[in-house]
Amino acid sequence: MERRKYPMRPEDYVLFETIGQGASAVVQRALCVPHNEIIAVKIIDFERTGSDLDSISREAQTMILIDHHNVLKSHCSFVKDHNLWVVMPYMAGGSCLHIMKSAFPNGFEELIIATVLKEVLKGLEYLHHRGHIHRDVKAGNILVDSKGGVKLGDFGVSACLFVSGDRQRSRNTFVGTPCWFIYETLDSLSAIIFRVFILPYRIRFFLLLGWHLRADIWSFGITALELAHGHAPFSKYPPMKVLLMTLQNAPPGLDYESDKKFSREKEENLLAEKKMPDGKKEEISQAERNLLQNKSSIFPPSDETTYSLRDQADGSDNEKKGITEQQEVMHLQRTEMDNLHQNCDAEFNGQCALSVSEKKVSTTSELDENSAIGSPTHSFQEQLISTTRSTDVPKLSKVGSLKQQNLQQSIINSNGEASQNGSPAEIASKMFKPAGSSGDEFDDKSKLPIVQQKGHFKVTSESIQFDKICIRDCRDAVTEITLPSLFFSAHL
Ligand SMILES: Nc1ncnc2c1ncn2[C@@H]1O[C@H](COP(=O)(O)OP(=O)(O)OP(=O)(O)O)[C@@H](O)[C@H]1O
Repeated sequence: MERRKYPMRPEDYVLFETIGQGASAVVQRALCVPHNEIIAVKIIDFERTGSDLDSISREAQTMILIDHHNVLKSHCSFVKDHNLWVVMPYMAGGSCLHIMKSAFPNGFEELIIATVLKEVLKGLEYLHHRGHIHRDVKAGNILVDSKGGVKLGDFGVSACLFVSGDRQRSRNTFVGTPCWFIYETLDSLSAIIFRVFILPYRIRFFLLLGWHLRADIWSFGITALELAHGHAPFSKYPPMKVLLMTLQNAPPGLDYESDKKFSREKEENLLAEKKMPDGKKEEISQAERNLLQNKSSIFPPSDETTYSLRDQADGSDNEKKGITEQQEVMHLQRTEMDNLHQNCDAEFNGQCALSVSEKKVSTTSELDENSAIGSPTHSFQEQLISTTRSTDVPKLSKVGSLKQQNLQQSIINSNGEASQNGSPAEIASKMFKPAGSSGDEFDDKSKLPIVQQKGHFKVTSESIQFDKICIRDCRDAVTEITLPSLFFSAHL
């Protein structure tokens, strides 16, 4: 189907009320006169953000190419005075943050959370597969249309502002809840440490790449908690304290008394797995292996890998060799990582890591174009998503998908007349059942500083061991990549 062309002249749009205001832009509802269609226009003042117009325009073009029902695309963009106008579909339901604020102050019910997150994951998967990183996943950027469709908004131009640092500056560095973008912050700090200690370039390359990708997964976990509680973890504390708490404390999770209302899928599934007949288990692990084998086929498998795959194909008993199924999967992933390292070596040999800019390594699309490591990088992203899948997220999603049709149907029915002018509150009250009362215990749970390692961080208030984090992070990327989804899945 041919794409509808949207006019690129300001006079073809009639601006109505402001529907949102972010750090870098104002969003207004508007009428596209030639199409007689209500749309939203994001007006970015690039003088205020101090951003480079070229890079913003380039990113705006990327937004136009987006073609996924869970990622908000832009119809077109153009410059007016010192503003960039980005024309987007109008999301009449507003953001999940708005909906929560107006109708669900204590967060959504599990089913709604699962439904929303499943859609967000699909959007993220789409972006990651194309080498993009969203960088700002949060309830405020999960938008709902008049039919209950969920889209991940604020991608593209906004991500570009993040990359250039302008957005964080315009946010006064820590306006909002840094918990979402803790990785971004650590990223900047680690970049400084790299420069000081001059780590081997491939470690740095790999860390930066993985780090950026993981930022989305971390934010995804934080967003899950935000949807569950009505606010993000530590949201009542000042930004710097949040930063320290995030480093020192165990990863936030669903561990309040009121969180008992959420099902403990992890345990249930583990139990179910224990009871699962052997044949079924084998079927599942075979599927996992096939997936990994496909990915690994990008590289010639190492001898060891071939050996264990052959064993598996022959139906021999891995346990006899002391290799559990999980170890084997990890082993395959590690082999792939090693190959990635080698490819990085070949590609970047002789280039000092210091010259590899953060931006360059963060956008894998650029790498895809310029180097032979495009495929491995891509594969790494697939792993990231599949690792997320292999934890509880899909199980959670499954719950969502069971009733999603009904939910969406009821949303559509109840919104049959939903005018595009409906307020988020009106639309929300039609869309979602009240969450019921749940004691809103704020995030003042003060967990003890981690002395023993939990999650990524081994940090005390006196000494932040970034070098250890960095190296460990790089070497154990496969095992640790699941952290945010793990803490998320461990509780949902
Ligand atoms: N296409 C859209 N349709 C309807 N509402 C929208 C649309 N795009 C954005 N909004 C609303 O405008 C608000 C502001 O969006 P914007 O992307 O500028 O800022 P933000 O992401 O909330 O803030 P920041 O830029 O600080 O991250 C969103 O939270 C959302 O409620």
